Amino acid sequence: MLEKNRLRIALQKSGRLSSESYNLLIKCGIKINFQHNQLIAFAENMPIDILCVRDDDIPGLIVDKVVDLGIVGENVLEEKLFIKDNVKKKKFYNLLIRLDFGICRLSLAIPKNSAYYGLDSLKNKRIASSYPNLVTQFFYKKSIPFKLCILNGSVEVAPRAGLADVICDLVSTGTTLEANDLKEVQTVFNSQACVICRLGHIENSKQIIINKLMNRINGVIKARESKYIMLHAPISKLNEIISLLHGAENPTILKLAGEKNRVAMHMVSSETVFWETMEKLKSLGASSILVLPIEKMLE
Ligand SMILES: Nc1ncnc2c1ncn2[C@@H]1O[C@H](COP(=O)(O)OP(=O)(O)OP(=O)(O)O)[C@@H](O)[C@H]1O
Ligand SMILES: O=P(O)(O)OC[C@H]1O[C@H](OP(=O)(O)OP(=O)(O)O)[C@H](O)[C@@H]1O
Ligand SMILES: [Mg+2]
Repeated sequence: MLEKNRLRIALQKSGRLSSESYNLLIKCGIKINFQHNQLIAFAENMPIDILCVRDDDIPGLIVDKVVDLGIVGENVLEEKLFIKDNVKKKKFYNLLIRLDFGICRLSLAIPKNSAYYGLDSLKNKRIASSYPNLVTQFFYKKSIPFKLCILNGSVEVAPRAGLADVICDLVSTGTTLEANDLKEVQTVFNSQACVICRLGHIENSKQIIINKLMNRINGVIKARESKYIMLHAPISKLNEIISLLHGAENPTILKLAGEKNRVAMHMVSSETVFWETMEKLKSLGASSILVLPIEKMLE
């Protein structure tokens, strides 16, 4: 039974966002024992209940205040809570943080062998999509007429099946488009997973938990983006070495026992350290170069 005073969070039950959403909560220190096919899970060490639902239902659960927080793609949020531009914008939720996963774009694509000379070539074409609102808004703004064909899945097969001339669907690596002989011609909307919060009064005890969770999520994201770098370097090359490591701030310089001309450097870098950078560091005389992942980070 769900208790009113426990924070309720909606996650996608099974799909593209599920494992990263669950893992994020677990990395935030929430102890939850997820069972396969379980629709509700209770945290053991914090007053938090998790509702596992279809992602399409998350915006509605937030608007209806059934849950306090939700993790969902911005594409689904925009589509489900779409308001026409000429209607006064109404706020339905607060976006608390973008999560840097579920990164994709809603794009227009056409068969590879079709000619494309800009959006005008899509005039009056049949467009298959699961995102009727986003597609309609995009073409309305460009004053380009089109015919909509709504499909809830397998949109990429629509041109081959003779259902549509164009598709508007999510793209990430482009593999699905490639496999279906389609080419991407225009991005309509960029998206990633985010945490949203319901509007309205939130009890103090819940707000404290939300704040704690947001701080931890921030820490997890920062840690994911950062690396801990350790190396030994000749003192004469310190400046050149530091300038190679963009995003590394205030390195700690430590003496090396028995070494006069070399020191140890420790630093946190907010950027990926590529093999090429490591090779350049080595050519500057650096040695024992270690790049380590960071698990948690509080600044
Ligand atoms: N290829 C992709 N790469 C990265 N993120 C993606 C990709 N495809 C979809 N997403 C993101 O993940 C979300 C969920 O995608 P998924 O395919 O699991 O949805 P679904 O089939 O509608 O799931 P559900 O059964 O929950 O309704 C999308 O709304 C989008 O934000
Ligand atoms: O550009 P790509 O990396 O190939 O990704 C794009 C595909 O990913 C999503 O589908 P998903 O695989 O989640 O399956 P679904 O359509 O059944 O939800 C999306 O609907 C595309 O079909
Ligand atoms: Mg869905």
